[in-house]
Amino acid sequence: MDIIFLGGLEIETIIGIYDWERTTKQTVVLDIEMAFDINKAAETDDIAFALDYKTVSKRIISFVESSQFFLVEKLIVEISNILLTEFMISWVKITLNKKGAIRGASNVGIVIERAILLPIK
Ligand SMILES: Nc1nc2c(c(=O)[nH]1)N=C([C@H](O)[C@@H](O)CO)CN2
Repeated sequence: MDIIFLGGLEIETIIGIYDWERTTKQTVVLDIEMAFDINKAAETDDIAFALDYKTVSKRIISFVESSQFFLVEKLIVEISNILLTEFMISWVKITLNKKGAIRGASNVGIVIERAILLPIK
């Protein structure tokens, strides 16, 4: 399995359950790993057959910047749904770091893995 990754993607968004978090944007940092067969892109040297990580990053930045969720659980699952349904990705691993959410902790967040389930024939 080939993996295309996008690491340390910092995005400002409204996220959180407390009153001040509903009006003050905070930074979330995403690390994303996406399973994608790179062979056709390698054979052809043509971006048309590649998973264009620029396109992926623009879609995710746009979505997260305009979102206003309460929980990081909701945000990370919505991101995984976009990746699995809009791009030819069969598996994704996402780490969402809500830096600074906990005093004394440098990192806090969630890691999920999601896959497209194929029917057994
Ligand atoms: N499991 C979660 N716990 C907490 C969340 C969350 O999104 N998922 N959020 C908060 C607050 O918004 C926090 O980030 C502020 O410090 C608390 N716990």
